[in-house]
Amino acid sequence: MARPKICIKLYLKNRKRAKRPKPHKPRKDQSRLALKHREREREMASSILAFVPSLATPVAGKSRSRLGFRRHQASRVSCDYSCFEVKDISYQPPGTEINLLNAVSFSLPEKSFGLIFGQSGSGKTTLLQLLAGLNKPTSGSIYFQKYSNDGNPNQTPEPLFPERVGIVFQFPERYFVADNVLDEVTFGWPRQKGGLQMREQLALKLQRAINWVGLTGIPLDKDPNSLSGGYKRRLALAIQLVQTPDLLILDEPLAGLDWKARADVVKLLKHLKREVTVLVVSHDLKELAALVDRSWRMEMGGVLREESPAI
Ligand SMILES: Nc1ncnc2c1ncn2[C@@H]1O[C@H](COP(=O)(O)OP(=O)(O)OP(=O)(O)O)[C@@H](O)[C@H]1O
Repeated sequence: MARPKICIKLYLKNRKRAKRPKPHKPRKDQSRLALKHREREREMASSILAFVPSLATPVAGKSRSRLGFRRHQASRVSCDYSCFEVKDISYQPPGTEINLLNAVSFSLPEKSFGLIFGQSGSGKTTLLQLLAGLNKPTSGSIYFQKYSNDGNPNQTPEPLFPERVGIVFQFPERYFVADNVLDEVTFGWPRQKGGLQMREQLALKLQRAINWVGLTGIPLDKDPNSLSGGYKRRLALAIQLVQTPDLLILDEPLAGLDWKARADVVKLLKHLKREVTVLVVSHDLKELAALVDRSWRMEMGGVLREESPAI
């Protein structure tokens, strides 16, 4: 017998409380940060509440993506283009004298695909963690800068708020916490607050994210752990896309996948970069090369240099 599909709106309306996360096995440092990030998704409930009502009453001139996603605050509409910029970031873990990153600077135009590659242990993941706000740089700044078409900045830089960054860690499926797809995607959502209108808007965003990553054929009550490798990655991406991040960070998105799932994820990323600014750390240069707009090599000692991937 075919499994019944859940109506998202009804499900959200009737849902009582999120299920408690399953206990996690102890993992290494990145696992702790991944879980910290998922906890932060819960805290982001208030930011969802802040921006969702404005979707119901569109402001004249407010830009929307091809999928109908709201872009940014109204102030962003006037700019000609926007760049994500990192300037002179250095990082010493608290209580140490070790400099893991040394004056790292780079910029990535809005809705383009950046790739960072380099030797294991050079500091790539450390950089991503700073960009996602999971650790604070010792010095330097991270912001969005708007430019006129003549190449001159036309506004003061806006800081990159951690709640506007989506990050998918290596092997994101290891951090799934729910026993069905819908609970997994809506893990960070407000539970008690908000009226029907807000829930409808959230449901709409969920529907779009699910469509976008091609999860429409999957029943929402399916156990995430029973999905194939490629579908688990799609689910991990959908979780981040619901929040419409200004920057989407992916750490080794192809790691651990078979050739078919890898090709699948590459195709998905190709679509994704039309909608959001994507920054990827990967060793899989050959498969990602066709997507890359800008790329950098991280050298040992945490020094970043612009370089095309040799393939
Ligand atoms: N809190 C910390 N204190 C001291 N050293 C650290 C700390 N965090 C990371 N390191 C060290 O910093 C270096 C860079 O680590 P990082 O994980 O950023 O490298 P990476 O380039 O992402 O490597 P990989 O490709 O293997 O993931 C490593 O030598 C790591 O052991």
